[in-house]
Amino acid sequence: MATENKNLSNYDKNTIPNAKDFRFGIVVSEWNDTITEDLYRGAEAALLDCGATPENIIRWNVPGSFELVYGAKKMIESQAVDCVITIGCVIKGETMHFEFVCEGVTQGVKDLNVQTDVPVIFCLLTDNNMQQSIDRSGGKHGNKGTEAAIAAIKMADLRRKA
Ligand SMILES: Nc1c(NC[C@H](O)[C@H](O)[C@H](O)CO)[nH]c(=O)[nH]c1=O
Ligand SMILES: CC(=O)[C@@H](O)COP(=O)(O)O
Repeated sequence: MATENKNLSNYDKNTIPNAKDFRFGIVVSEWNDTITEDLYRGAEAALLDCGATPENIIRWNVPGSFELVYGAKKMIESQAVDCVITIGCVIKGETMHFEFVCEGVTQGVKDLNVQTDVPVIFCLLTDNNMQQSIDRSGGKHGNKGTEAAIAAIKMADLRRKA
């Protein structure tokens, strides 16, 4: 199902574990910060709405999306978190750099999920233009940060039960 057929902000609290006992790390890229701030706000609001406490949400910034992997790794190593959300927005430019950044973050986040015991949520917009990013960070398609927060709660709960 494409994003255009699924609002990213929709969730049913009755199907989501209470997040009050979980500690979340959120690593936020500063590139395209008007977008990543909206993604962060969506994630933070959803975590709090589902019971998380402000002191259990630890935010770190990194320069760009490529640095999200390192930031998440260090967050896992030092902050005793139950889940990490990586937030970035990569927008296609003139060159192949877009493809390499997106692939690097994708593989890096996947590797952290395989190599560490802490789930890492992939909240990376990989868009062709700014309008697509606006549409997915609180616009007509909802907020991918909200979606990521719900995934984070569910994965923290799975980890605790596993
Ligand atoms: N063009 C975008 C970037 N580029 C920067 C890289 O992520 C990285 O910070 C740099 O290559 C230094 O290692 N980052 C984004 O997050 N979004 C972009 O559109
Ligand atoms: C994803 C990027 O790094 C990209 O925005 C950089 O733009 P360009 O490919 O025009 O250098």
